[in-house]
Amino acid sequence: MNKAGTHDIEIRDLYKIFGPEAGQHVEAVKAGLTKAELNDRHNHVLGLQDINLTIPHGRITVIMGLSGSGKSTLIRHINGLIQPTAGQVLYDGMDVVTMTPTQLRDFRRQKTAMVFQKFALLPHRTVLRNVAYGLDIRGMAEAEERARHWIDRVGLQGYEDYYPRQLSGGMQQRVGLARALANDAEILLMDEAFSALDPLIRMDMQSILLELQQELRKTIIFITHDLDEALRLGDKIAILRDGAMEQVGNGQEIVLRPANAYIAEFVREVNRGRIIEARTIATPATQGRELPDFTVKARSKLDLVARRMTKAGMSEAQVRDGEVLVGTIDLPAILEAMVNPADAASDD
Ligand SMILES: Nc1ncnc2c1ncn2[C@@H]1O[C@H](COP(=O)(O)OP(=O)(O)OP(=O)(O)O)[C@@H](O)[C@H]1O
Repeated sequence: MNKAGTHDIEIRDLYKIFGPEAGQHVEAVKAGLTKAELNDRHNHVLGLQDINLTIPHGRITVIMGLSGSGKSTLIRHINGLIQPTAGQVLYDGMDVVTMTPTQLRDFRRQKTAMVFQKFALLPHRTVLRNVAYGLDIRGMAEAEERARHWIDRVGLQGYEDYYPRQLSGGMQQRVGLARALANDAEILLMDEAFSALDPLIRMDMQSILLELQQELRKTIIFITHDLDEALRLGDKIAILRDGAMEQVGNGQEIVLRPANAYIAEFVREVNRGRIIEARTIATPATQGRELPDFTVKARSKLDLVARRMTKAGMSEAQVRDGEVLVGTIDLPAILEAMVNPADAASDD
């Protein structure tokens, strides 16, 4: 049972096997039968295995992995579109897996909203009517007013009477986002929502989402196969491979302490200076030693810290979280942290 009132989503011991006799193979998978073996010997597909994940309320959790790793299968368990072969999906003391059809319908309608990669807009409805759609079917009196509010919030004011085909991909996805937000659902499921967009538009959408989230504090589950997107958006990142969870952590943990060679390879090309924060590499200030005459913020990223320090001609700085002294930092340590150890080793 998850803690009452927290509204975290807890995925427990989840297994999904595709095939007519799925249930008969769970024990063998638990005992170590691999995806390839299950396929070869029994012609069943192992979708997910041994998934345990807490999706915290009010945060962005990114589920990342390559094609076929099980991302879509996992997200569909959260709103009960797929039944697991074994396991639980707990929310507010209920298990989505064992909900009655009525409970499940209410849960989906009231608690969840989806944003799709292909936008899934209704072509014969205007932007306004697309955003108001979910509210219209619920017969909500202030549907239009609320839709206009969200159209404004995603920066589409003036486009209310346009049809989807008259909009660029990025604008269509803003409509998709506004529609999901208009539903006022606590849980937002975003399946490769920005993957079809050009890189710059994609970054724009990420910024819009982050900005809105500052205020909305939704429980967002965001699927992507793009590590940069995962690192930019995710408060928490869960990496899947062949249906198994390889590592769960925040961006810094994953970049600095990859759990295995697979993840290490994945994060190898990452721009570490944009991910690692000053507080992560600050060393405790030595008692009695004078503090440097320059201060940086604990949560500033190393590339910005390095730039500020260089500009100011300082090689050392205090790291402060508000008033609290976290420690000190110097330029050699920053440069050291910005270089991937694997690359450093190959150049020694
Ligand atoms: N209905 C199904 N029947 C059989 N196998 C399935 C079914 N749905 C998914 N799978 C298999 O489960 C595994 C995980 O698929 P899933 O679509 O969840 O991966 P994904 O990470 O979302 O991939 P993509 O990024 O390509 O969408 C794959 O091996 C896939 O072939």
